Amino acid sequence: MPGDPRRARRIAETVLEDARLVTEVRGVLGYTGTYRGVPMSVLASGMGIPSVSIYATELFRHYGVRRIVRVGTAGALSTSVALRDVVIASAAHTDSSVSRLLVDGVTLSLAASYRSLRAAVDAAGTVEREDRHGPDAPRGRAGSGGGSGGGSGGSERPAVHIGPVFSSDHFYLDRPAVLDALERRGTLAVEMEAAGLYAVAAAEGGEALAVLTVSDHVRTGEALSAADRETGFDRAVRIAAAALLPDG
Ligand SMILES: O=P(O)(O)O[C@H]1O[C@H](CO)[C@@H](O)[C@H]1O
Ligand SMILES: O=c1cc[nH]c(=O)[nH]1
Repeated sequence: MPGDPRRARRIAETVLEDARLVTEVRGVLGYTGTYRGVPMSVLASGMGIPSVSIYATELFRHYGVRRIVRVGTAGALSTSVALRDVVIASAAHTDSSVSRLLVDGVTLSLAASYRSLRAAVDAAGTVEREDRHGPDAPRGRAGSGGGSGGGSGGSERPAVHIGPVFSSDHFYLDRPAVLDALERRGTLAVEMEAAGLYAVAAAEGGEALAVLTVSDHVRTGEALSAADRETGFDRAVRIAAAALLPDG
């Protein structure tokens, strides 16, 4: 699930096999096909928690979907995270009411599904090896970048970080103190959907994960060009598609 319908089309055209368009209601493109022989679909989520929550609920509840991976963009919060890096969101803090309203009197922890998270970390290691040595390279240490807040270590290759993100209900609201406090607590990046997706997956008994490409840096103001966004994004899609495959 990317946010942007054009990215859904790009994923259908470049990653899925035998993809066919199954919906374009409201301009939100959805395609169904296969990936390495496994049924897989791509549907845009639109922007924000309300939008992704509607689509994810219907996919889990009415379309037999078992696993959803959001492949989105995010703004880096931590100075250890650079443009083009990938952030695998192990958990999502939010200022949305979803964490407070779903269970009376409780602030829910909104976390990725462990199976999907583990599969994505393994897939990130494979993608890193393939990029470095080609598809037939021998297996080495799983994962790359690794660990909450793991940096790129001076490598030119984009790093993969695993840790919490902030799913904000606000794109333009300027709240530096909130971002500072979140960064001090290990939050890697800010985006707008992961917490909603994790809340829906928990309620519907599905699996969910977000694999995010860093498109801009909240601290430095740097941003990828539109062309760079598309190329950088492909790495996250490869990790996400591999994470969706059944175990073994
Ligand atoms: O690139 P996508 O997946 O849309 O993700 C990010 O971009 C949008 C804001 O520009 C929000 O949806 C945010 O989460
Ligand atoms: O939601 C988002 C996405 C990218 N960059 C941001 O700062 N926020």
